[in-house]
Amino acid sequence: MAVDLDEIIRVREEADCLADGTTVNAALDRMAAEITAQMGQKNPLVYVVMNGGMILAGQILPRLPFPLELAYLHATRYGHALKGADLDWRMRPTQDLRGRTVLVLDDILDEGHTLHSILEYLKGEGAAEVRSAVLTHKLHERKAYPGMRADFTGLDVADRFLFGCGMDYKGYWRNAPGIYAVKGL
Ligand SMILES: O=P(O)(O)OC[C@H]1O[C@H](OP(=O)(O)OP(=O)(O)O)[C@H](O)[C@@H]1O
Ligand SMILES: Nc1nc2[nH]cnc2c(=O)[nH]1
Repeated sequence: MAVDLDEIIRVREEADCLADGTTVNAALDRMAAEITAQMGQKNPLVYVVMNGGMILAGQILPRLPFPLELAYLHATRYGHALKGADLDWRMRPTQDLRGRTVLVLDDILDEGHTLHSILEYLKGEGAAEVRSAVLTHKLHERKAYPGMRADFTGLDVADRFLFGCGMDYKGYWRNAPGIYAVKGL
């Protein structure tokens, strides 16, 4: 289906900025310090969840001053939709996970089904320790299980449909430098 670029541009112009680039950078600095303190001695294998985790990875990895290996996996449950469905694995991890400490990076923990499935899968593959880091944690009571949180969180955000810093609106604006909420959503 053809994309209405006028709509894409209008959504960006009308959106509410929930966190600007400066705020995101401060959150990244804090997260990086926390991750370094807790994982700096653990030789972790870091998984980026494609596509949304790409921006977090690109911004936080240079802030981590310790040895780590980088890999990616691809799982999606929203596609271009505004509501999540079943998780669609597009690329499962290919590395040997037995005995490894793993850190998973993603842009958002919303209902948490994506992260929960990924973490369970990695444990099932023999990872010794599995941790998670998300740039944003959406505040609501519809989590995969009550009280679910990543081990490391950049920013708590309102229960709205977000884009920017890896999160897309119909495939666009992952490149927006802050966290934005679509007007009316
Ligand atoms: O907590 P949940 O409700 O499960 O949602 C969070 C997931 O949704 C987004 O992925 P999406 O399926 O949109 O794929 P994308 O990474 O390609 O944008 C985001 O990147 C997270 O992986
Ligand atoms: N772009 C985007 N992806 C999501 N995946 C889960 N929640 C969201 C959201 O608010 N925005």
